[in-house]
Amino acid sequence: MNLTSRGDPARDMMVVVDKAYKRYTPYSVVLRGLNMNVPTGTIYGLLGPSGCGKTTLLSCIVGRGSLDSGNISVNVKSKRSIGYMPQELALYTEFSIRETTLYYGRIFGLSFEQIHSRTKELLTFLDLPSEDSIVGKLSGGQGRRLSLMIALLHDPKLLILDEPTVGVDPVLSASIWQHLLTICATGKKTVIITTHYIEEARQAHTIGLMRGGTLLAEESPNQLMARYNCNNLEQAFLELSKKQSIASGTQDETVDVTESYPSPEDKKTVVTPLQSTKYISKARITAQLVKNYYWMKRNKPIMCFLLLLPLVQCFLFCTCIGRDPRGLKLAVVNHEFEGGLNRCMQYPSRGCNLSYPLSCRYVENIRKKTIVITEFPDIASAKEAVRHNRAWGLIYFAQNYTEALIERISEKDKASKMAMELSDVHIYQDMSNQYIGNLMRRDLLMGYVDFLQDLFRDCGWPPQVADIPILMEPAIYGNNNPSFVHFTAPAIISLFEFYLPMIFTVGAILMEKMAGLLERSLVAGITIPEVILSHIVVQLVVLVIQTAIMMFVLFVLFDNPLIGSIPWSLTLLLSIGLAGMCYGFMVAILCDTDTAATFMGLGTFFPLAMLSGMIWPLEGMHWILRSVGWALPLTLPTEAFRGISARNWPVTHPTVYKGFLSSLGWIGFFLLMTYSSVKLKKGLRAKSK
Ligand SMILES: Nc1ncnc2c1ncn2[C@@H]1O[C@H](COP(=O)(O)OP(=O)(O)OP(=O)(O)O)[C@@H](O)[C@H]1O
Repeated sequence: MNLTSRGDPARDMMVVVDKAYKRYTPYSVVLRGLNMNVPTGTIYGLLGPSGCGKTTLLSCIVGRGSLDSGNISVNVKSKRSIGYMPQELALYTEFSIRETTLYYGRIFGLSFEQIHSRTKELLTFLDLPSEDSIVGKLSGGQGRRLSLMIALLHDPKLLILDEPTVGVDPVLSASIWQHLLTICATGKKTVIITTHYIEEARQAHTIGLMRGGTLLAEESPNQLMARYNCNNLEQAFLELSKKQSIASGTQDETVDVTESYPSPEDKKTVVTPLQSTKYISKARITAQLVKNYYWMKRNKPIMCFLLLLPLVQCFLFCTCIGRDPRGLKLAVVNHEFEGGLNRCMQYPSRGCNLSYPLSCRYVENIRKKTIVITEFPDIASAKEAVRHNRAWGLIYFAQNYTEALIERISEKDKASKMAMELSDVHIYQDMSNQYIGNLMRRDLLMGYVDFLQDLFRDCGWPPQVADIPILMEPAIYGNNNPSFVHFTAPAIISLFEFYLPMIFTVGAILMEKMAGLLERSLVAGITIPEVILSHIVVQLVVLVIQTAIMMFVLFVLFDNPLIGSIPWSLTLLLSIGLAGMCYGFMVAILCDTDTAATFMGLGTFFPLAMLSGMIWPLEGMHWILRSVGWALPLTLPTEAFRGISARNWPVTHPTVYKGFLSSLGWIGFFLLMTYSSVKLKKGLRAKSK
């Protein structure tokens, strides 16, 4: 494609920007009908005050940002012909120089030999230390030079440099300019450079002075200075700015120009060149995978944390939650005989001697059941102990308890009213803790049934008469003494499976986004599907290890029930992990700071955990919440996992396949949201620089 300038049709143009409009919000218009012509084979110095939109314009030229209206033409065929040095360092600080050049070199499509020879050449030219040096340990100036080296690595036709000389000493700065002049001298290379050091831009062939979203002037430095009769560019820029302010009748360049902004029907066809290539390249995917491998290799503490976290969490869960509480204190007030419970030792605990106090036998029976007995002389002092948290309840036996109980058993409906009353055991509980209260009640009731059955058996009476006439047959699924851990284990593994990859994904992508690494890779030619795919591959490896650790702790070490298909269990868990990962992509794209991402992650964690029936069954929720809860990412998959693990349901069972469908649906939804957010945000440049 041969471009010609609007003003000078005879000249070949590398970049032509025609009436470019762009704003981030209706009140922050950055480009206001900007025109720009960059002749091929020249250096174009783009100057302007901070925040005037230079970086925005460059990102549109390299195809990362899109215009609202206008046209940009770039005379190159692919992104490989562009070398881009962003304003921020945008380099992996954990990598060595060799690893950095290898990564970008492979993205640019260079062979290993080309990368090696070019690296050697540029290291010498830019006066950088050895290839083994770690980027994070370089000085600020060395870092900037390495960033420039990456932009020069593939010898591009068009070099776009956003403030390359910041933090570089004057000698090196001069040699960089000299190098740029040399490469442009052949007439084949073009450089667009922004700088705050206006005077150094004197060496450029053309200067574009940007202010208020337009170019105030676009000509050679000498013409510019001659026109305003100045001997330096700074003065010329000041003169121009004054002129523009007078012309627009205001000094305020943030003036609201929403009225003059093109309305949707006025907008011209927007041509944004060099949009990301749609296909997936094996070489670029490999470069990304190798890059991720290097990252993991260099961040061993983070990797250890990611592998130890599920281990510790599952271990803590199994050891801290769901076990029956032990050593619960119960106050006993026994008015059956003088001298207290110590006297119980005198009586045998078995046999059918009905002259021995039966309260002793019952108390002995419940003593075995995780309950610690403390004796009190009267109800008032026992209640006081409960009030002062020294006991979870009190149990009271009246005087003549044994005689009354025997009369109640032997006389049945003929037993006196007094016998009926005295044979009642009175229990007062602290029910402020529902779980402990219910457990103690269960043990007191079951202990009573056991005690009575033993007595009946010893006396040769049918023990069934003493039992509640309900027979608990073997449970169809699970056992008749269900554990809270068995109920929550599938939910816990699903929750970890969803959130661990989410945390890792948000961390990795957001770090790359905030440091400008993602943007740089995208400009270099990496596509969003490649970023997602390579991340998924790496993350799946981590996830498989994390899942194996969690399965081992939950189902082997702590023997939670897993009677169904292990391959289907793993597939379901990985699909939940994939949904978590895709949620991570969405959060990382939507949030510009790690604080925002933390709030978003934490903000969804508790509602998800509560509304998904993990802490409490869905059946116990308000009907409005229940009608929403089923649709959340963890509800149906958790039920499906419970179906497979505890009930051995096949994948054709509706509960199980609905879990798979839910995960797949959420994966699709999160990916769609990620894609739409990328489109809506018009790029992946983090707002806060
Ligand atoms: N992603 C974004 N979302 C919203 N506003 C943005 C975004 N990126 C930049 N801006 C705003 O657009 C304006 C132009 O920013 P830009 O970075 O293009 O300026 P600049 O001329 O490169 O500044 P500097 O010389 O300081 O780098 C600024 O007001 C900035 O706050």
